[in-house]
Amino acid sequence: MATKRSVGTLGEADLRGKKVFVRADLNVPLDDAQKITDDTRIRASVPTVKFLLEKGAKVILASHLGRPKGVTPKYSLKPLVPRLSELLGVDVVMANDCIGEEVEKLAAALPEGGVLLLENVRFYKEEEKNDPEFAKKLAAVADLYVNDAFGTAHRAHASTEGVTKFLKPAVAGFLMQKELDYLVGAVANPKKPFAAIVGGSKVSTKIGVIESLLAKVDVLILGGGMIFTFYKAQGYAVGKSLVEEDKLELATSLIEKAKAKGVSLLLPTDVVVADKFAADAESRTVAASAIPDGWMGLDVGPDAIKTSSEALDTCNTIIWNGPMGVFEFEKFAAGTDAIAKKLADLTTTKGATTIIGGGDSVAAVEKAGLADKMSHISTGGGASLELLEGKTLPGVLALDEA
Ligand SMILES: Nc1ncnc2c1ncn2[C@@H]1O[C@H](COP(=O)(O)OP(=O)(O)OP(=O)(O)O)[C@@H](O)[C@H]1O
Ligand SMILES: O=C(O)[C@H](O)COP(=O)(O)O
Repeated sequence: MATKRSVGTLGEADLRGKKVFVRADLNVPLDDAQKITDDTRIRASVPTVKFLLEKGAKVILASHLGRPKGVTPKYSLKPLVPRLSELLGVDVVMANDCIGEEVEKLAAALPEGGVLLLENVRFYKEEEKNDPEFAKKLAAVADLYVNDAFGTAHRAHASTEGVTKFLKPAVAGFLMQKELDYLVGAVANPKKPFAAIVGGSKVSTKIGVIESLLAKVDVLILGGGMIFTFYKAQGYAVGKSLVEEDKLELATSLIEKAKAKGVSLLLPTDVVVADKFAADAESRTVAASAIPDGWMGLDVGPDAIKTSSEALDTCNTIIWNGPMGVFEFEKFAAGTDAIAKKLADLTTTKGATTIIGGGDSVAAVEKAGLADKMSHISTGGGASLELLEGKTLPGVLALDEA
């Protein structure tokens, strides 16, 4: 599991007066009133920018927001300025564009310790096309490049990949480095025993992760909607539960692979079933082998929670990706909540390394108010998944070698 060699980082270079192009992932959720509903990614980007400001650099900050098709006011980065200014302790200047004359003027006028936030790079289709001319224009205003946008590192876009061809040195920011340390470093050299918990809706989206982790872990706990494909493959009736009929053979082969590798694979022995997919559904707990006709499994049961908790108690490194059940419905959140509490407890009382791999599992940990108790919470959904699959991220590959 690797994303290549170690990348160059912000060292002791003389940064005073230098214009630094910082690509961050400020793709935060905004409500209808353009209010930020979760500022995690902004806060995560602060240490790198603050470090540069303290060194007397001039920071030109770039990001995408959403998936706009052309210039779309709804996807402007302007609503982020007050929060960024507050967190950085400087008045952030906002440009109306990300390239061009106005940007050049504002960049030239930046004082040491000043920050210029560029407008959404995805307002240009050239960004996602990784257009070299566009990348060159982005690069033109700065002296060096720092990529701290881990959440977008799986995209080979102009501001994450192309720009490095025109701006040297090109190094990783602190957030990028931390994500790689945990999602590559800790996973490649775990304190054993090492457990992975993989949930989420479908086997098909997690095959790569499961296969890759099978080569590393001692314990693999499965949960979420994917378990019903495994049950069906073993000949159980699964009622109306989520099943991927074309993945039955794959499920059997994953069970065999686990056996061959000596990995203890834990499939839940009981499940919480519902009469419909709804928050107010009628529910009951049944054995995994006794799902009634017409019912669907929406969470793991209490026996499964107990068994996985006991297995996790023995582990020193745990990585978690994907919820155990439909945690968005209170009634079916117990399995996911139990894992979140267990990992928080193991981190704080026993010093276990706990890594939450992005996406919905992070949302679940945050909902439970346990985010600050984990060793590492990834700011990347797709990017963390790709890393755990052992893929190389273009945004990382493009950076200078350490
Ligand atoms: N038993 C189940 N039946 C149906 N859906 C389920 C079940 N268990 C969990 N889910 C759903 O799976 C979804 C999360 O699946 P997904 O594969 O996207 O997970 P993730 O890896 O955390 O997310 P991401 O891919 O964004 O990182 C949740 O919305 C949850 O409600
Ligand atoms: O939210 C994310 O996962 C990143 O910001 C990447 O966004 P994208 O999936 O639109 O490229």
